[in-house]
Amino acid sequence: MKKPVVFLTRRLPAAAMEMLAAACTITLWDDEVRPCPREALLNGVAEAEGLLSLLTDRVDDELLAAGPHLRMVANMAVGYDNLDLAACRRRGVQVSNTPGVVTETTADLAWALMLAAARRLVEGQKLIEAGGWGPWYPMQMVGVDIYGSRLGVVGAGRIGQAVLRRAQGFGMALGYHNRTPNSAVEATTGATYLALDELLSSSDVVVVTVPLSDETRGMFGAREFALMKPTAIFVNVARGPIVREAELVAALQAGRPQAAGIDVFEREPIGPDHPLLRLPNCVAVPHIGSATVATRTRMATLAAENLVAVLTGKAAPSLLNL
Ligand SMILES: NC(=O)c1ccc[n+]([C@@H]2O[C@H](COP(=O)([O-])OP(=O)(O)OC[C@H]3O[C@@H](n4cnc5c(N)ncnc54)[C@H](O)[C@@H]3O)[C@@H](O)[C@H]2O)c1
Ligand SMILES: O=C(O)[C@H](O)CO
Repeated sequence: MKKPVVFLTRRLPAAAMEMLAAACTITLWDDEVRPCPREALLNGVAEAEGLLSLLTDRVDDELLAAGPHLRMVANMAVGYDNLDLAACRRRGVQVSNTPGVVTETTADLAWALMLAAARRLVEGQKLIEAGGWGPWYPMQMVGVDIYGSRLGVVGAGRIGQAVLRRAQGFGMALGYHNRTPNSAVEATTGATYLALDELLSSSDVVVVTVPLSDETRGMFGAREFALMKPTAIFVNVARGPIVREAELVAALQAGRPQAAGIDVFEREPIGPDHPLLRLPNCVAVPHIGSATVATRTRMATLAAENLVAVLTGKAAPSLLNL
């Protein structure tokens, strides 16, 4: 039987490539680092029945029109704001993401950013590198305590709950905000539901883990930062456009919140001149929430599994639509 043609916008870890090669004819943008240019993507899907996309690939009407044989788009990310689900539905194209496999790794990064921002880790290293470390004095490089403080998670889904679970060892009081209260979250984490403004004004640490949608775009701006405690730590591991970045810069310059840990940006990648990088109270990393060998490999194999399943008429593990 003829194998279905699939287009991959990047070479994937070997386990995923092997799984795909066994069931499909692979065509790909074979560059490990540079994203697949739009033109190459539109050409790439011309004969393809399946597409394996990354979060840097926009899947919209134009792309679907360029791929008239497409039956399945497997996104290698849990977030799927790069996909126009309605357009896929209209054209009968199935879509999947990679939920669950990124959860613990991304929650680890939220904690790494929280601790790094609260205890000024990057600033401290830069101080030493610049030869600025003088003799010990009482208020040298003082930060804020995480142990015993109050954590507020906005978006208590898979990652948000994993962030809350980690707080048990830190003796924290826990709050969460979701569209609606969730008794299961409360039972497993001990967190209390709070309206957004209440969470912002009462938390010592605010961690954002909502998906990017029409509802959450620009959810955090000057008003929300002004509600936070002056000593608050703000962490975003969700998506950049959830935060009005210029307003975050102004808020950090004014010292409220006191510090931030940021993994995701309005427009990625950012360059060395980005204003957040000029602020000593911002720890910024390049969208590495899920970046461990094990997790990126699991994401790739789950995406491959979804793609192969739909193209061979089997049940896919994590379909999003239809
Ligand atoms: N930085 C990274 O590398 C990285 C890694 C993985 C995921 N992410 C991002 O994290 C997001 C969350 O992933 P997840 O697996 O936890 O998803 P999830 O669907 O399990 O959880 C999202 C939660 O947000 C809530 N929510 C949605 N809209 C809301 C709103 N307007 N107000 C309040 N709550 C709202 C949902 O009810 C849900 O509980 C992804 O969509 C992705 O964008 C980033
Ligand atoms: O949505 C996701 O999965 C991340 O942004 C990349 O892991």
